[in-house]
Amino acid sequence: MLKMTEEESQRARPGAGSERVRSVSFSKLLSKKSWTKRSTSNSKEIQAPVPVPMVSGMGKEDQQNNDKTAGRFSKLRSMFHNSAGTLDYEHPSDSHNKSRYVSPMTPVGTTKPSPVSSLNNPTGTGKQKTLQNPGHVHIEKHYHPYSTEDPKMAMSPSGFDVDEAGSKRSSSKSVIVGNNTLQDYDNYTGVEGKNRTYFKTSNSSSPGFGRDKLPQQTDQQDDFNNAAALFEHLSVNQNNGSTPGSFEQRTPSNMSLNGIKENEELDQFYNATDLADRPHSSFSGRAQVNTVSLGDTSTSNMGSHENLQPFPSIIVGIDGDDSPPPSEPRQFPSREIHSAYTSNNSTGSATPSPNIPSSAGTPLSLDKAQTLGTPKRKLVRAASEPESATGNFGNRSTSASLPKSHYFIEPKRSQRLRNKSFGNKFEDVKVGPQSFEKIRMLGQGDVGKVFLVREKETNRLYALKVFTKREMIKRKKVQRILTEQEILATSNHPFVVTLYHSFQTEDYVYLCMEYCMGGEFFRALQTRKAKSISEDDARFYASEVTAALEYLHLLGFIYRDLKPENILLHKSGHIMLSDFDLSVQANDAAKPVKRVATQSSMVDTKVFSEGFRTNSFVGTEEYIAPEVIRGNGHTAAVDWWTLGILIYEMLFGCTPFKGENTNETFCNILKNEVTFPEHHEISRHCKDLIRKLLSKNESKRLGSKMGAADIKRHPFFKKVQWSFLRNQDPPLIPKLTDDGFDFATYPSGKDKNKDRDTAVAVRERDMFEEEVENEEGLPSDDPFCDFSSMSLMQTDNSSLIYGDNNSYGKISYTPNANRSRSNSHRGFFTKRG
Ligand SMILES: Nc1ncnc2c1ncn2[C@@H]1O[C@H](COP(=O)(O)OP(=O)(O)OP(=O)(O)O)[C@@H](O)[C@H]1O
Repeated sequence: MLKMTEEESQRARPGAGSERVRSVSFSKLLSKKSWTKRSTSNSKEIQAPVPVPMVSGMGKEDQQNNDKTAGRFSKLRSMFHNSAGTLDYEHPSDSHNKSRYVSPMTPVGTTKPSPVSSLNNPTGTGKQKTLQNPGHVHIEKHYHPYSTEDPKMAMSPSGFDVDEAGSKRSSSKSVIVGNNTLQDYDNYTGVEGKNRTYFKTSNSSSPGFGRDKLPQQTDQQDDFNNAAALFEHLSVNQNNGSTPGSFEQRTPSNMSLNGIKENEELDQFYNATDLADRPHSSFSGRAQVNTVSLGDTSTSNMGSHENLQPFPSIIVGIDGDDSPPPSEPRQFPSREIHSAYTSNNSTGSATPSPNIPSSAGTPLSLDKAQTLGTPKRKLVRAASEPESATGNFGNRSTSASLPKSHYFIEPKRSQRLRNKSFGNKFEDVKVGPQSFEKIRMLGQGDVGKVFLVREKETNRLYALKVFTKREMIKRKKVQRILTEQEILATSNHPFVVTLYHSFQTEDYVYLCMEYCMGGEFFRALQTRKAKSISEDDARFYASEVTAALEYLHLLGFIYRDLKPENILLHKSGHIMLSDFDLSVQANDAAKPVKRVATQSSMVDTKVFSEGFRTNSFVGTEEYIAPEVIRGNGHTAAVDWWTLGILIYEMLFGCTPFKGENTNETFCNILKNEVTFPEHHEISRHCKDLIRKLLSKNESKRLGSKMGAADIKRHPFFKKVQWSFLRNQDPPLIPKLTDDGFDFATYPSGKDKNKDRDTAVAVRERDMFEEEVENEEGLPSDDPFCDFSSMSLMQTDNSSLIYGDNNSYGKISYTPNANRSRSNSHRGFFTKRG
């Protein structure tokens, strides 16, 4: 298992060093194993419906929306507060910047944890701190039994999904998934959760936030207990008249056409928990969920919230990640391979064990990927298979050393992707894991580890994102990877990270992308005074982001997770959007209505997702749009909302609606109008833009008429030369710091006789050499059969070269002295004249 020390974690990212707590994207939390083991359930009481008070200043519509929201929250809470184990939380690092981000709560201790005790006993001492309810706005005030008046809500899986565990951002709430139980009760029911991590934050980048601190689950029964206990505490209205069948119903908006059945996990949970056998057997899908005890009878007075935390530490998202189990098992790429597997399966069973380790540990040493472990399943190349099936990736010399007995999945380009518009941009894959040498870890997100690698043959640097298949299957993230691959492969834009190769082995899936040596824009912001930048600089980044979103919308993609953490900085200082696993393709949008923008250069991007609504709960707490919280479905307009938040954060160093906890943040998002700090004056146009982007009514929001064209026409961007964005000088230029690592100069091997930094560097490299125990096979129906192994036909590869002295290591951001006089249309021509 790859573990990083705090120091190493710090160093794992360019620019590391500034304290940061990353924010977590909500749906990514879904699949996290965060449910704590339920010991005994003592919180069975079902509370009477709580009246929903009107909040002053609310109109009827607001109240209705709040009611819906409350219903969602209530369900979440009821799903969460259902056990009475013990759980303490430890702030991962007291050194985190708490003024901006509340440190995530991480459970500590080895006992079967439950958030409940800490919720009810919020006065932890010493290191073990319990969740504090700051006593601000409580969404519980608006809780009410699920209303059947709103059939959409009654059906909407969104009604179940919110909570928090401290996200990366804001409480940096490493918002943890509450519904991993859901995943455990899907077609992999019975999965043994070996070394399962609860409250596994996806925040490797937060020092002291390490996964190794988290309690581990080793009891296979826990999954069942979790779900059972969870279910027992779901208070359901037995008289709501709906039927279990209604739970199956799904509005078309629930299902994105890129195959992500947004709310699958939830359904699977209820299916899997065997509703009929449960105490509340009349539970009917999105049935009414009354308020539920938080595990302590003393909390039964729902009007008293002093000790309650409505979203204690779990986000129960709605954003199912995967398709349902295929009705017919899908075959491996080659039937011959598949049959070879089944006949060679050392278990002697044609059906592999459903046991899937919660984590397969460290991604393979790239050099050893083809030889590690002793897999129970070997893909034996059938005589008819082309040579490529044995891992001979073209005529690259690196592939020549591949042993015949390897475990590569047949490198193939899936027909699905071949038929796409970008199909002829790619060719059969030319590389494999053995083609690369790891240099260091760049970051670890929720679903993948990203490594800086050097391609041995070309000496070029890439960012290689590695996913563990078993983990992805277990957490139902397969479709997310396919989506990410598809979006990356489809895109060809200067502000969207380039995908060069994608390939897979038996155990891992790899996306080889352009390396953005500037790291996350978030880091760059953190290094600025007051963590903010000038209005002019903000305009620069906002315009590049707008251009990138415009492009994505044109392709029919809704990005859905804009935040500084997902904006990477190219070596040049220009932005690159990355991390598309929350994106969705609106390809079931209504037929575009032709509209002509008033300016010829303005394209109506809204038409490409016209009529498309999706209902998942995705995003990052402080960036989530009101309509997402309300659960009424959302459109591409969510991206314009997030742009508004981003601009605000760039200018003021904080987001506009951040509360003390998720609950309060969501209340603020729904209720508060954006306000601007007085001490920091910004222009009238800038305020106007932010206000219009942060319109709570999505149909009135800037961008809702013609998409990006609306934004580009706003006076704030008046001077922006949209066609020349790439030629403008960026405000900040990433530079390797003097004390940054230059791996090229470090000796290879296990030379420990080095100074401290060198030792860290060598250790980092060494630990990638660890072998992964290959305990289990994968299911015989290959969920990754749609993953396309392919390489970009490179005509112009602008990837950085290894050894290029400033291409990797510890980064600082230097203000660009040329910028003030360079970013005008005239300046562009003068400069190059
Ligand atoms: N192309 C790249 N160049 C440089 N660094 C990168 C690149 N891609 C990813 N990273 C780093 O790796 C981190 C994790 O990557 P990414 O966000 O894509 O993974 P994820 O599992 O989807 O994470 P998240 O939970 O943030 O969505 C990023 O935050 C960034 O710091």
